[in-house]
Amino acid sequence: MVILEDLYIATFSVVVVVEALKKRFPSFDIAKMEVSQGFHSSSKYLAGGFRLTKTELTAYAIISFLVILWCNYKWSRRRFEKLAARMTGPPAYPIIGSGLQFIGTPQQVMERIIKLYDTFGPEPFKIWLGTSLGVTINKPEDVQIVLNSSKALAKDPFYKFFRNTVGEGLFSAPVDKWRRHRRIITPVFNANLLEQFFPVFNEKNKILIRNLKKEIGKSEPFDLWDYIADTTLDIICQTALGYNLDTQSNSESEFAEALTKASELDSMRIYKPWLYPDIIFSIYVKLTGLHNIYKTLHKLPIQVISEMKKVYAQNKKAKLASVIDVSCDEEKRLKVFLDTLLELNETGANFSDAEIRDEVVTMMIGGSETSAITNCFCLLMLAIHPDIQDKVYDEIYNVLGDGDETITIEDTTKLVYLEQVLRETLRLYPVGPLLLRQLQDDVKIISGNHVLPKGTTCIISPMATHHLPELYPNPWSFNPDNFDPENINKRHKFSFIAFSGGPRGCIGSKYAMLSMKVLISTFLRNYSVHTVTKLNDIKLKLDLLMRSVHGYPVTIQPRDRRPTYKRN
Ligand code: HEM
Repeated sequence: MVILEDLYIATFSVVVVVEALKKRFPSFDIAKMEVSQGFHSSSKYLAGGFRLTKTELTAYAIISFLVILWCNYKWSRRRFEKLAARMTGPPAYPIIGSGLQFIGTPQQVMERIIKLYDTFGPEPFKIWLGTSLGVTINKPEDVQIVLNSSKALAKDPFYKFFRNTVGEGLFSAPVDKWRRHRRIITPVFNANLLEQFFPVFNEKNKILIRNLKKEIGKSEPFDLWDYIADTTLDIICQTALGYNLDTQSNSESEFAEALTKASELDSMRIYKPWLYPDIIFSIYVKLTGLHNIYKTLHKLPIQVISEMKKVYAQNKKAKLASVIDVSCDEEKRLKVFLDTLLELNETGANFSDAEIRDEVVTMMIGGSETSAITNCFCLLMLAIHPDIQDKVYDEIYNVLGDGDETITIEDTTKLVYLEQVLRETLRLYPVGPLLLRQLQDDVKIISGNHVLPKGTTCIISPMATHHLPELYPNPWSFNPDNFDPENINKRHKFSFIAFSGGPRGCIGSKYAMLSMKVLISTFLRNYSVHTVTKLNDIKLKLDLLMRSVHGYPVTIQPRDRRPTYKRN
């Protein structure tokens, strides 16, 4: 049908050109058109017994050329348009597509996205992203097909906006590079490495508890973000780079400031389509001096990598053990993510300095704010639901007792209810509410038996899937029982996709769950958390990640280290 329409439009356009010629030259007959012998010498050309000026001939040639281009363009897009004709979706306009839906404040954008899914979901629907076809993939069966497909590993071109910040690290790397790096890096995130990070988790959480003391007993709420964002950043900086950033003690860190500004700059670009072309964006950041943000952001990792490389070279010479010592005071140092990359290089991984920098910065950015937001939402949920907080606290008490011993990796496996609470938090508030994959070949999904043509952008929305009432009854309420073993078994595996899924899912999901369990359990062992905020008061916004518009306002009280059931 769509192809017929295109043919009709193309024929119609040619007829219009011919009719225009006829009108201009009543004696015009296309069959009798002849090329003048004096083409180069005269300004008038003979065609079928009438004369054309040079300008007219050029104009008609341009029009015909444009018509051909347009026909060719429509022909190359016929499969997208055919599929789009079978789907509902928001209104779309030439060039900008449905772009108007995504212009507004971060809060308005989030509200519109939720409304779009309410109106058109859960069946796949179309969203024209400029001139590219986006199709939403909402049901777990379809999500599984797309996320597991080897033809859906490429990120949408839109991810190139992050390259100024994270370069071509795993998150934004083109498929070939991603494949090579992911194969090498995946085994690094094993239990051994994660266990080594526990002293860091515990040390940074101890500082968090100390810093929070000044909020004890205050009736005025404070924003959890102000404490937790620094903690997760320090943790990731120490475990990825081996560098003690210490923003928890000193908030004036050049790196932390550059990180915040780079995220703001990247998200600002998303909402300003005129900054989409790389060349315009680089001129814009040069003229405004903002390019220095990226330079500052990369300064620290580049410096640490170069120092570590020197140490590696020295140690290689001296044939020292693989766990190396770089500190001045001869203290033994933890093996961190960067050590592992450098070790891999020794055994043939062949990462360039820029590649190492990109991977380290990707981990730092991918791991800090994501965990901070989830920790904040989780504590806010526990403050809103004191009965659930009591249950979590009692579990922590039963596992850790009333002493001061720090938590171990074995302890975390016993905190099963806390795990349910964290998953429910990520279900309700997935920090990455939209994931975009561009198909490298056709993929068939179950819904509507649609074949999604090569080049389609699959819009996977953890936010939408996590709020399907057929998967999660009362999807906007907070109910950790959604993740008890019985309910998990009843649902499709891809009903929970906060960490995405398939071969290109989050590489740090285990790290994230462990570090969040340590933070929440340490927090709750020391403080109870309270709020006057109601679940319905929470408004969401979307910049690069999804956050709460009004922050995470709570008050805290010290714990008496007794289980709640023994209190009365
Ligand atoms: C609550 C915490 C976290 C959440 C919810 C989360 C979520 C996600 C999601 C949804 C993706 C896929 C993004 C996309 O396809 O657009 C992703 C990818 C990624 N995440 Fe996480 N993440 C978390 C923590 C972490 C941590 C702690 C690290 C590192 C230590 C990390 C490193 C990465 C990397 C490197 C990728 C890219 C993977 C690839 O393309 O191969 N994330 N994450």
